[in-house]
Amino acid sequence: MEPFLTKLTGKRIILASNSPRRQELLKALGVDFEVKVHPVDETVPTDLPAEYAAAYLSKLKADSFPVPLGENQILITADTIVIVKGRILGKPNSELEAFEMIKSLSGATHTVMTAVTFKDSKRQITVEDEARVSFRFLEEDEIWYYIRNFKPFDKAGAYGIQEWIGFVGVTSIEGSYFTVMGFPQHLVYQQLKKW
Ligand SMILES: Cc1cn([C@H]2C[C@H](O)[C@@H](COP(=O)(O)OP(=O)(O)OP(=O)(O)O)O2)c(=O)[nH]c1=O
Repeated sequence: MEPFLTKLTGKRIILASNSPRRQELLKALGVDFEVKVHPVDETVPTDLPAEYAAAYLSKLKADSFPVPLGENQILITADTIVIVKGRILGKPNSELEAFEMIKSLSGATHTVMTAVTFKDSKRQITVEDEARVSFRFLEEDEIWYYIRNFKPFDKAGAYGIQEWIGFVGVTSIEGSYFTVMGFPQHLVYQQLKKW
């Protein structure tokens, strides 16, 4: 069966993302694509308000794509950040940092923002979505169990809603589960459909 969206757009899609979740979620949409990754320094300017960070980084990933795009190609990049009490949580650099991040999410509600950028040889657009996620109070040994066993160093806010800590700790979510996982499929679908 020909992938549904490839038929609609007639374009070759390139996903510039290392994230296995994004690759999985784009595949699940029924999109035929190739993955091409390039290194990006994901530093956010200190004076940038937290709510603009995901869009800024998603655009940066598209702007720094090293190869010019052909007529028939659409590039997709994305970025996810967690915001708690006005503070941006990116990926943790150590177990201790991961512990502190999860501790700050425990017994509280935070925002997850995911931005996705679409680019072809003529235009570029960034769309974004946010979700609110609440955690119950987490015991310190639960946090350590999760960090030691799941090593969430590749995840914004040091957790995956799709992993153990999400199963046992998340009490509610307002918005798209897939936005929290890093890829708002409903927006990607709509954007590709009308491209
Ligand atoms: C909050 C949360 C984040 N994440 C992931 C999504 C993203 O992959 C990651 C945030 O880091 P990103 O910098 O957005 O993405 P990445 O470095 O993994 O991939 P790339 O830049 O190459 O596209 O955290 C989850 O998988 N589950 C969650 O619940």
